[in-house]
Amino acid sequence: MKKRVGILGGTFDPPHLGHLIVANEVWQALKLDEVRFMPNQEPPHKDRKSNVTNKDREMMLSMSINDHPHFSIELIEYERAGRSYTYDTMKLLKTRESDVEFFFIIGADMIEYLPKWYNIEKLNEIVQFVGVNRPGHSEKTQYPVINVRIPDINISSTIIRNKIQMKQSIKYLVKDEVVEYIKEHELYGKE
Ligand SMILES: Nc1ncnc2c1ncn2[C@@H]1O[C@H](COP(=O)(O)OP(=O)(O)OP(=O)(O)O)[C@@H](O)[C@H]1O
Ligand SMILES: O=C(O)c1ccc[n+]([C@@H]2O[C@H](COP(=O)([O-])O)[C@@H](O)[C@H]2O)c1
Repeated sequence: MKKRVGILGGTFDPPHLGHLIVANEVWQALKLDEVRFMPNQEPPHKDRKSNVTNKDREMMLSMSINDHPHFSIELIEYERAGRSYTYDTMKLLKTRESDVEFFFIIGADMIEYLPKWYNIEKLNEIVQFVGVNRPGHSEKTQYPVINVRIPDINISSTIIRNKIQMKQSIKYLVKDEVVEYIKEHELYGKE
């Protein structure tokens, strides 16, 4: 049987507990062999709202996932300049790892956005999308998405960046090590 690998693509600016819960719930529900967290170089559909570097996001991801034996980081999108279109990435990944079945995991905000994804019809032919609920968004779509129900989590990277700007605590919203890393490197505070 082919290895079953989940990909949670994201901007992870910063990674939060919502990301970890999504990955763990889907890993368990679909009996995946592993879930890879894949930070993008440049998100296709939004401008990044911070000066945090690729290395910072990789470091924070690494601290977030280090206690889960089936989580890892996929850095393939750091290899390419410009916007990180998922179709280009998954085509390349499938070439590199032809023996793997890929499941691309997205929250409901991204399910709503699917009609606008680059080359969505062809992308659908090479990956299986898995969608999870997210407060304020609908999971209804014309595309073939496997739905996995998770506990509603109203955490976003935007909320976390805003809290830091307002000098509010982000404890319990991100891993403790990430709180420390953000403090130590003065991320998000001085824009
Ligand atoms: N709380 C959540 N519930 C469900 N899905 C989530 C949640 N947070 C993030 N996701 C999903 O994880 C993926 C990566 O998200 P991303 O890194 O852009 O975080 P974000 O919190 O949406 O960021 P931002 O607030 O900066 O837009 C996306 O598919 C997104 O839908
Ligand atoms: O390829 C596209 O057109 C496309 C459009 C929107 C989002 N994505 C991908 O979906 C994932 C979640 O996006 P984001 O911006 O919420 O982090 C991430 O891997 C993005 O590169 C991809």
